[in-house]
Amino acid sequence: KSVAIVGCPFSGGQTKAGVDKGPIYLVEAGLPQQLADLGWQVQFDGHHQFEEISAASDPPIGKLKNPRFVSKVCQAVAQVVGGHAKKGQLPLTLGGDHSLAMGTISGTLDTYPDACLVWVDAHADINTPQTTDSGNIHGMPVSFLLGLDTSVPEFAWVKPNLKPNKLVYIGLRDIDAGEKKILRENGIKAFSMHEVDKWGIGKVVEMALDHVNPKRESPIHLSFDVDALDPSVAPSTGTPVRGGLTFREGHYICEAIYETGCLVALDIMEVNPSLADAASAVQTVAVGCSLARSALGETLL
Ligand SMILES: N[C@@H](CC/C=C/[B-](O)(O)O)C(=O)O
Ligand SMILES: [Mn+2]
Ligand SMILES: [Mn+2]
Ligand SMILES: [Mn+2]
Repeated sequence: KSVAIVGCPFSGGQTKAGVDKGPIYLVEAGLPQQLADLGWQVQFDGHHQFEEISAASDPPIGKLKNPRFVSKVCQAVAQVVGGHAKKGQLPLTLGGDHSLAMGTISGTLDTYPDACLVWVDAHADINTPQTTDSGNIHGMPVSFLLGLDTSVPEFAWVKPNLKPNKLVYIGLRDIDAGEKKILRENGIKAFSMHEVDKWGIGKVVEMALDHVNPKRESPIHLSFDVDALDPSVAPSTGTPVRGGLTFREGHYICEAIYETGCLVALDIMEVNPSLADAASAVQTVAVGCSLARSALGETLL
């Protein structure tokens, strides 16, 4: 079994500096060796160098910030992730902000058309160019993947291969009004922190997988935004929201998905080591590495 680490030092989907350092810190913390110690054949051919598009030549389109840069980078990431997946490797994308998921999931769906998507996040990241308030594209990848809005030509390359019934959220607790409407209108299944409290993480993961992968036969793409975790667990991230998943709840999701044997792609996103004090950065990076290990087979016993 082979994992390809796709280091994506990219921050164009949001406005806080430092999230592009996430992959560098995760690799520096020893993640490749940690995965090799789990028995994985590890391919890491260095972090991807994305050719910059200057702000001067990338003015906003409507509210969207850095639209051409985000689009170009995500298109490249889709090729890279799809390439690894087609070679039978498990692409492990290290962000970088969550707009990258437009690329990673495009790559996965191109390779595994019947894949389902488990999106672990405090946020739904499903704003359209019309509903976004911030214009930060890290709050929009899911809307593009669903094909909800095709009004921006720069994103015409994103194929609407994600179906609403193949998507499930865990950890939601900070959803914009426009996103709530989209979730309702599209009948998208979401387990917010309320459901996690009500049922417990074990039941939530079981219900989430029953929804998108009832026979546990579809490939799974797990896109994990570390801000799904409580800020006390993962403080160094761009959009922290209180009342999040505990360290164990986050790891249980990863462990349970690994146990299905269906995982084909993983994203660990939004680690921003420059946002807080050094100790918080180290803690958040360590949690990112630990989540990846759990999703790739590390067990407690
Ligand atoms: N909904 C907000 C927050 C987006 C959060 C993105 B994240 O989940 O990738 O951190 C927005 O649209 O700006
Ligand atoms: Mn590569
Ligand atoms: Mn996100
Ligand atoms: Mn988030």
